[in-house]
Amino acid sequence: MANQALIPVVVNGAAGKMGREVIKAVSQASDMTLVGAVDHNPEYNGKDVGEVAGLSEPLEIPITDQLEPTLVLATQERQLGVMVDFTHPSTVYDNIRAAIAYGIRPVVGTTGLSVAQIQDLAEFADKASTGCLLVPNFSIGMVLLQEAAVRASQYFDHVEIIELHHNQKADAPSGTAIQTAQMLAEMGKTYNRTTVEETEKLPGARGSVADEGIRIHSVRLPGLIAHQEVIFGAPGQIYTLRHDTSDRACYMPGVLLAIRKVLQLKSLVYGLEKLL
Ligand SMILES: NC(=O)C1=CN([C@@H]2O[C@H](COP(=O)(O)OP(=O)(O)OC[C@H]3O[C@@H](n4cnc5c(N)ncnc54)[C@H](OP(=O)(O)O)[C@@H]3O)[C@@H](O)[C@H]2O)C=CC1
Ligand SMILES: O=C(O)C1=N[C@H](C(=O)O)C[C@H](O)C1
Repeated sequence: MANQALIPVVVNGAAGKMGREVIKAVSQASDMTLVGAVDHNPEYNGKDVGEVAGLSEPLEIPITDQLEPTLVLATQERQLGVMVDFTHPSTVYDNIRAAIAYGIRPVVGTTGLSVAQIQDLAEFADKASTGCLLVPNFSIGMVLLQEAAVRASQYFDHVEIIELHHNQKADAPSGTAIQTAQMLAEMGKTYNRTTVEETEKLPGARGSVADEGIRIHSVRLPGLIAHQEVIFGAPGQIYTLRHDTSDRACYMPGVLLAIRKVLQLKSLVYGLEKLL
């Protein structure tokens, strides 16, 4: 492939658990070129991102803590650029706005954005006619689980979601659990109508209540990566859908697909399922 056809990619959060996987995946993709790696962890500032990601060869790209100058680098390429963001809920909103302001397409895995923030970003992307992808979960297994859950919701009126993650996770509930509950809520029914008066002897014992009565429970433990159960109940039966990750490589086909697809968009799109 001729050099000018390569998609320039900036990875934000490059030294993190997901960022390192993205560095490996992008550097091995024949239609992409890594132009910058950003991370605010001072331990990695100036270090070669290939070495930090565990590649056998350096990529000759030092990690910087300066996002905007790195976005500018991506604007100097002949192809439209993409920023992949796996950082932190506290910074992702500003990162997305900065990328759009520079005409760089955001592909965002970072969770924890509020509904109001997503709405605001959608308007911003719309006005700039710039594609932006927000994907709470890049694994195909989760897309399939969510599809099955939506189908099951036609037949079950009771459902609870349990999400289980490593204990370094900043936000709860997970973005995936929130999205799953939204999908079930959009089916236009109210779930979990109670037949008895419940008392929580310890606040939170019954989890949090999302739209349409759907309950979400969050577990955080070392030893976990990312897992989700959607449990449907009806008299005499339980239907359980479960997804487990054992390696963050599971997200990479979805991330690469999103990088390719975001270039064709002119507005904000939420969810990997919209790309399949
Ligand atoms: N959509 C999906 O499929 C998935 C989404 N995620 C989400 O992605 C996000 C990142 O997850 P994960 O990789 O596990 O987290 P990590 O903490 O391992 O990595 C995040 C990295 O970003 C850095 N960082 C934090 N703030 C900034 C900033 N302002 N600018 C630049 N870098 C910053 C962190 O530095 P420091 O350590 O110093 O804070 C860290 O190196 C989370 O929101 C998580 O929920 C995770 C897996 C899959
Ligand atoms: O923090 C994580 O690890 C994950 N976060 C995303 C979420 O909040 O849904 C996706 C996946 O669950 C892994």
